[in-house]
Amino acid sequence: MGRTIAVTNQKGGVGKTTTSVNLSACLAYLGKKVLLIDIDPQGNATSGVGINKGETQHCIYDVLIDDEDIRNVIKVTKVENLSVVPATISLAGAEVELVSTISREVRLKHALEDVKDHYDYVIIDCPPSLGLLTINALTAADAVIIPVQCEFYALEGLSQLLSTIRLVQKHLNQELYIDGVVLTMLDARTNLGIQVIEEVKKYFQEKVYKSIIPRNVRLSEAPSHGEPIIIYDPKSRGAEIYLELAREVVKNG
Ligand SMILES: Nc1ncnc2c1ncn2[C@@H]1O[C@H](COP(=O)(O)OP(=O)(O)OP(=O)(O)O)[C@@H](O)[C@H]1O
Repeated sequence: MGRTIAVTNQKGGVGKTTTSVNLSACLAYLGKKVLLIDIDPQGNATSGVGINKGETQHCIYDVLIDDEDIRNVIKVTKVENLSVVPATISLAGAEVELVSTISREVRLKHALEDVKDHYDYVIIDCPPSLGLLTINALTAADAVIIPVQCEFYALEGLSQLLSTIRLVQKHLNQELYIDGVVLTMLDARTNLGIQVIEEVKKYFQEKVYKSIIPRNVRLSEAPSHGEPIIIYDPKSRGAEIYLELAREVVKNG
């Protein structure tokens, strides 16, 4: 049975999209069948796997708001084993429209019911908020991955995220595991990153993945070429570390 994992943290710019895209591509590289769902109106995961947002007729908005069958929205990417449900700017209005929609918190979960088992992994790239789009991702997921940037305010807002996760569990009487916390953008030139790693490990203990993502220029270049790092520069440190992370995720079940 496929595992659905939401990559979430309401803090902006912590590496959610970079992790969603590259973890998905590395899982696909390991031979897993992967569906990446872009539920962030910025649509960066969509372009990050080479899909032109301007030429996309249907997107996740149509699934969430207009009951479009998700199978009609899925696009095959240039990465073998990796497909994507794209997001376009039309998703920006969805938070407001969802409020007056029936089953507004579980629309993604219902949409995925028929396709989920065709994949080994469904990875959802969440927006930087705790609104209805993120709630839809959390209710559809079996587990979450929380990217935490190695910077001074790393833990800020995480208690809010954890209480939202607990709320979803309680409200829907559903298990939602933290698969792990991934530390991102570690800058090896300063000691600050090491202090943050210690602090995050104290808080999340064994939930912190061993694979710590360094700041890597190739990782920041890859999206502008519409390629995950494993395609753009497979020999880079960025590719190696996301492959290690994918192996950890596979080990977790
Ligand atoms: N390990 C890394 N090395 C270098 N640059 C990185 C790395 N991870 C992310 N970045 C860059 O940092 C910026 C923010 O990353 P990303 O878009 O993945 O964060 P996000 O949490 O998805 O952002 P948002 O909250 O806006 O959705 C991007 O420009 C990305 O290319």
